[in-house]
Amino acid sequence: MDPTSSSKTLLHSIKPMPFVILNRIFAVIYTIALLCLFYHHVTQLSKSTTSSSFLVSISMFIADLLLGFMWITCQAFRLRPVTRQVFPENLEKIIKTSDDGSVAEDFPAALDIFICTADPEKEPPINVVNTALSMLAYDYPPEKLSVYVSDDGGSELTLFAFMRAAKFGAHWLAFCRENKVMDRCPDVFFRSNNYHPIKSDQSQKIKIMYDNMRNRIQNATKSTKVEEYINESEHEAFSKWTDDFTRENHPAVIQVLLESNKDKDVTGHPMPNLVYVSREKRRTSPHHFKAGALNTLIRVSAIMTNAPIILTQDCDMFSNDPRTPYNVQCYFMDTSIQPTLAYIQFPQCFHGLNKNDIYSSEMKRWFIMNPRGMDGVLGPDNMGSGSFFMRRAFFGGPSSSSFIDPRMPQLSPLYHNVSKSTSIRSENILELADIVAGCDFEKQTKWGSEVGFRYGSLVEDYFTGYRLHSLGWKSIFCNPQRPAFLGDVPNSLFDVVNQHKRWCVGLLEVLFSKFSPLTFGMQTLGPIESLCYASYAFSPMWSFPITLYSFIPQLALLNNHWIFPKVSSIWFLVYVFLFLGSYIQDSLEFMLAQGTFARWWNEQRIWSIRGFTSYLFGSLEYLLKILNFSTHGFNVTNKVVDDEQSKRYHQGIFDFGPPSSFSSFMMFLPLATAAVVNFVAFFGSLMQIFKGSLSGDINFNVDGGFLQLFLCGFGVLNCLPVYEAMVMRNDKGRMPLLTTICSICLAWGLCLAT
Ligand SMILES: O=c1ccn([C@@H]2O[C@H](COP(=O)(O)OP(=O)(O)O[C@H]3O[C@H](CO)[C@@H](O)[C@H](O)[C@H]3O)[C@@H](O)[C@H]2O)c(=O)[nH]1
Ligand SMILES: [Mn+2]
Repeated sequence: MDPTSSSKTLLHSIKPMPFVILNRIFAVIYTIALLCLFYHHVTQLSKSTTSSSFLVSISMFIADLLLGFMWITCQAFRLRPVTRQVFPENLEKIIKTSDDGSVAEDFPAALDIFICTADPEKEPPINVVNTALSMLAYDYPPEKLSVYVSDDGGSELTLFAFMRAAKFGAHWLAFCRENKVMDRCPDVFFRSNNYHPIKSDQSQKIKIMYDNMRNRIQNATKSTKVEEYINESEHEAFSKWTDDFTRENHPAVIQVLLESNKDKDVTGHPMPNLVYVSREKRRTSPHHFKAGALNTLIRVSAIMTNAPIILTQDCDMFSNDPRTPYNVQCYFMDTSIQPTLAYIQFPQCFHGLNKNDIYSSEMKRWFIMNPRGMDGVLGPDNMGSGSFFMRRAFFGGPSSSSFIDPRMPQLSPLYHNVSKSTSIRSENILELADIVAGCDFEKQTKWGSEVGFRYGSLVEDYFTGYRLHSLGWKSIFCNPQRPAFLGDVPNSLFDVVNQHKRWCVGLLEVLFSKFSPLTFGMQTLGPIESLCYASYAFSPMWSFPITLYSFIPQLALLNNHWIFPKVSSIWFLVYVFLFLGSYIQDSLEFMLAQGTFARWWNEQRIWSIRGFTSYLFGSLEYLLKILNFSTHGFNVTNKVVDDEQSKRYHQGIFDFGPPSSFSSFMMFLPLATAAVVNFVAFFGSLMQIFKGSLSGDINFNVDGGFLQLFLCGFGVLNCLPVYEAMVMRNDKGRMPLLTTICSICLAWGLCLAT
């Protein structure tokens, strides 16, 4: 089935993005300007007379070298960006025209969906349930659909919530099918305007049922005592929760909540499988966070259903389009790409962003623009959520000679004969599932190193995608108009920077491993794709140039020391071109990708804030870890919405997080100090100019100091929300008072010391 053979049966198309030629020309000119800049730096260095001016020159040279290096890695995304489209309406035709009856029977392929949750406090069970319901209700043959929930929190509450969800699901699935509901996440549906037009008795009833379920789950969550909420027959399911059961130490719990062959919805239609899995945990065995959880699900699902396609999903990422699994068949059914296709990646999209996206949570560059760039090469990196994997890709390279046999035949992706007549509730299946969910199962095996999700990095998604590409697998980026999935965004800057800090640690783990993108990547992926991966892996390095550029020119300015070329010098133009060139190109690209100017502005602001927070502390944390001073874990992002916090978020007011915690004090100290230094340097110099022009005795040389003054002004503009949070606010989200005081002292010290 060649998708290009005839337009009638075209399943998907690929198109290069416009402006690629312009980008390339611009890249050449920019490179020349960079070389000029480096030449200028070298001459400046040789001219420096004092040790302090040498120190300043060399620091700025290093900053620019790093910026130049990062700029080069980023160009890789601009060389071959593509967009794609699918034509699911042609799938039927292809199935009908195929002579081989087996295609029709195998179509669409069975799908196992993995939803991970890890902490009932940070990830409220009712939200996880909503995510699962939105996928149980997919427009997909229910006998081919299975949802596996991994609960790393080992929480009775989560199991309880899913038992309720299974009951409610019998109504919800039928309701969605009959009313062709688009928003199949119940919570979204009942909030949306689409709910109101279906003002039938039926819709009122289902709303009441949903509210009942939600209230029961939320009450149970509040009381943390599940026993009071369950009936006799349900006690059995909770029997593993004995007194010594803790989150870090407990046996595997596997509960089949819905079984496709047996359980029917209220209209008698079969329902998908729904399985709750909490893998065994012991303090003596490393559990490898989410990657470990996913590998357990790969095995448990192999025993039960062994679908050839796997969808991995974070617990807050609900489905926004019931046709998604059907639509991706356009790629899976294309035999010209399928043999090397490891995964299809959907972008992470979010709901509830505030108007100008103050924390740049949309992450347009990471989640939409960059993946398009990689899609034209070997394919996008993996983003953890919204990825449809071929199960086979977890077992060695695409060629049959590089297939890694998991030894236990039931775990093999080639073993599709999971008997349809054996119940997944049968004793021998559950026993086997218990074994493969055990914490010792992976010992002395290739799980985590060559099989399944790869261990060794806190960004297991990025690392696994990267390793798959290096084995010869490809991936595809699928970005439909209507987002396929929508997730939550953190509502405070503290949560945002902490999330990035975790990513930063994970990226450094890859960068300094034997799989570093610049060495291993270059050999296995070729230059463009490996530069893309390198661009992420090196991103913590932004911290250096951002810090140097936020302190040195400012402190020098306060000392009337000019470090950039004069306005009247030809080198001035080089600086202006390099600065404006990259900022303007960046903003244009952002706006062409359906962004607004205000959102772009916030993006560049958050980028520089990350330089003082996530990147800085992430690098420190990584350093402490390799020196064996600390062990860090996967700090799950908080998904609970605090009303006050959410109100501030929607008003566009920065929230600096828990006011009295040591970690928020430390986290924002460098940022606050930089803000004060820029403020003092900018307004101090303006005062000098003002006084000078009054007295006629001009000692501030605008010709020499213009670029520094401009940089301070830019810094001040970017720091406006920081000043506001330091001195003008009284709410809980303000800058911690201690941080404000200490940052002023530190800034003062810095000014005195230079
Ligand atoms: O030990 C753990 C830790 C986390 N999770 C789950 O992993 C998912 C992602 O965690 P979250 O705290 O939401 O992290 P984010 O930073 O928002 O996640 C991004 O970054 C992660 C890598 O750091 C990827 O795994 C995610 O897919 C990607 O969305 C959630 O469903 C968690 O429940 C586990 O199952 N086990
Ligand atoms: Mn998340």
